[in-house]
Amino acid sequence: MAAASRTTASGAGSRSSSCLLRRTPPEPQLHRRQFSSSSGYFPAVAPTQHGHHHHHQQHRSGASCNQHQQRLALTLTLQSTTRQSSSSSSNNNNSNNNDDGINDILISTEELQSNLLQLSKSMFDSLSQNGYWTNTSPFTNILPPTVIATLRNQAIALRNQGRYEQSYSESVINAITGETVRFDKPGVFACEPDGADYDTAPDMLLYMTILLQTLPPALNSHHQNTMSSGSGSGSGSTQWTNLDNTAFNAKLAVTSSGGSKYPRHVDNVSGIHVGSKDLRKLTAILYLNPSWTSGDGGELRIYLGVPESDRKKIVGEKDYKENKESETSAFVDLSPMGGRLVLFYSDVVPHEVLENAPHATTAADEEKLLDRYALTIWIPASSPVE
Ligand SMILES: O=C(O)CCC(=O)C(=O)O
Ligand SMILES: [Fe+2]
Repeated sequence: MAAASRTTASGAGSRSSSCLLRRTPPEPQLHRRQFSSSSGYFPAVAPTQHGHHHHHQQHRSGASCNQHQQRLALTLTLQSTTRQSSSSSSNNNNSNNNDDGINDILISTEELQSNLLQLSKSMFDSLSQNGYWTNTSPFTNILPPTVIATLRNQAIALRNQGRYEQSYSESVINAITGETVRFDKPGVFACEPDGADYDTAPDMLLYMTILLQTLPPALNSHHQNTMSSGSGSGSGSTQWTNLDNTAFNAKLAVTSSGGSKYPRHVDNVSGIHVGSKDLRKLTAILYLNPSWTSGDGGELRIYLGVPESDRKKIVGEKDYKENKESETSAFVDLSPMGGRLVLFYSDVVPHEVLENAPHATTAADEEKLLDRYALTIWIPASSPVE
């Protein structure tokens, strides 16, 4: 990347100074090129479509999560930096994408923060009660449609830079030797946005930063209040687990039209146990599909109240689909409409993505519109408690 020829949104020429999100410096495996070439993109734990291989599924996402988890180094001057950058960016000599104003920050930090805070009590209640939460149509209470459209454009800009890679799962086919086999997820491509993408996707990085800065403490404090007001924990179906906001995982994924999907899975199969390599607790998915309409498919199907014994079958020993009790389990289908945010417990909630735009023609324009963009942030538990 020609970092030197770019002017960053903060006006500094250097790439690192533009990073709102920084990775811990001394970990060489966190360098993007190495990451991109060596790792699959989670959820690598998704059962593969090849049923006979799905047992002994390697908890690859756990391992790769642990290794590639990003550390959040929020600049204390986040707000003033972004304010500055949006007012000064018109003076920038950007060699990159500036025709469509892609480097102008559109997100209002204050608005997003206050929206999240206002919704956080309902998020906490719904998560505690049902294991998931989502906003509802018209999906404008988190980010306005203009911002969603911009985020999609930034996702496309990253794609045009070649940042995405084929998404795949890996299964252990020989438990003794640990031999693995790789299964591509046809039509699914993903990347892990990080601070170095700020030049291309400033609003995306800002959204990630604000969400991580705001949500975990807000949700934790609702739990604290519940405890001290005497209503206690465990009143809902799932006990609350405090969230950490110093580390996270992120994935920006595009699911192509023509029937691409994610098989049913649980994101964090290992659970939040002591010694677990994967501490991901909360999955937060923001959809970037402003023109989605019913009939386009690609819904996120969330299974509700699936007992642990059945969840185990999803990722291993038995084909989940053959399990009668599980089949009768209730589910909700959530459209991937632009501006929709879905939260659910990463270690508890089975889900899948239904076929995206299965009947799309191959016309390039149509495919582009029907590409399904989703930005996922995984927030870890602050400590293993279960
Ligand atoms: O894009 C979605 O709606 C869900 C994707 C998903 O399940 C995952 O990335 O683990
Ligand atoms: Fe998932």
